[in-house]
Amino acid sequence: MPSDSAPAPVYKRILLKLSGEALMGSLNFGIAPDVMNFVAGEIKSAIDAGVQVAVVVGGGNIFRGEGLARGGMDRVTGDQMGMLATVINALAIQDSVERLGLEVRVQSAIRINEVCEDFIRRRAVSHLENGRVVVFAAGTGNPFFTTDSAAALRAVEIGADLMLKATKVDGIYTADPFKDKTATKYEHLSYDEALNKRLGVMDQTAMVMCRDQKMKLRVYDMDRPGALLRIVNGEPIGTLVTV
Ligand SMILES: Nc1ncnc2c1ncn2[C@@H]1O[C@H](COP(=O)(O)OP(=O)(O)OP(=O)(O)O)[C@@H](O)[C@H]1O
Ligand SMILES: O=c1ccn([C@@H]2O[C@H](COP(=O)(O)O)[C@@H](O)[C@H]2O)c(=O)[nH]1
Repeated sequence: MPSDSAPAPVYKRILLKLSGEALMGSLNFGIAPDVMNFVAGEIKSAIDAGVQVAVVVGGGNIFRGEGLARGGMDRVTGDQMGMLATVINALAIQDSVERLGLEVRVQSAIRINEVCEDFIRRRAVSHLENGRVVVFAAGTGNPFFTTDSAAALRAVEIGADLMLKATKVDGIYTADPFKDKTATKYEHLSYDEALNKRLGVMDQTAMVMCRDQKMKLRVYDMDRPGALLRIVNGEPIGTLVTV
């Protein structure tokens, strides 16, 4: 429960998209325990502030369908492997957040009932209202999509006030800052600007969904301690994207 002296959060319900790739930390593949513990602590800080937290996690630390298809694999099979990779990541998040004493439910878009619940929107909302963290796994359940699109979709479906993309960069730049050292960061931009300039931080399908459904998006650096709490308390960290 939030303490009397803590600032009141600006957002009631958020959807946090975590990059799968960032879960590797300094590893070349898989999940770094220190990153998981850090992420769990960030999520707990938002829950303790009284915010409802839903999470969508990527799978790029394990498999991406596109990469597997480049190596000759059937694309749909590769995408299915990518979606199952996100289930693995979701279970890791569930474990690390539960170890901090919170309740968590994983809901998968692909039926896998021995390990988690199916995605059922009304049930997800009920979990959130009961203070549980809900981790949406298996993306949209369909090949040829990404977990950015799944995050946009789930954010809209659950009526989130804000979608957050926690990633390896501290916001949206005029160009990919890993490739162009002269790139400069936007504090705020519109979806149309991001789409027209083809700014690569989030896929275009997800951008269009957020724009059309008027979902606010904030892109920020996942490694920055305390950033999630500061954002839910209204601080302008990273880049804000709106209609
Ligand atoms: N204009 C831009 N501004 C900021 N980042 C950009 C831009 N263009 C491309 N990027 C790249 O986008 C990446 C963000 O994508 P990230 O890898 O976090 O997402 P993802 O592909 O959805 O993650 P994953 O698949 O691992 O879950 C950054 O690491 C950055 O290199
Ligand atoms: O709706 C979806 C979401 C994801 N995939 C596949 O999973 C991997 C991992 O997701 P990232 O967003 O790249 O982290 C993705 O590359 C796709 O292969 C999917 O098919 N459908």
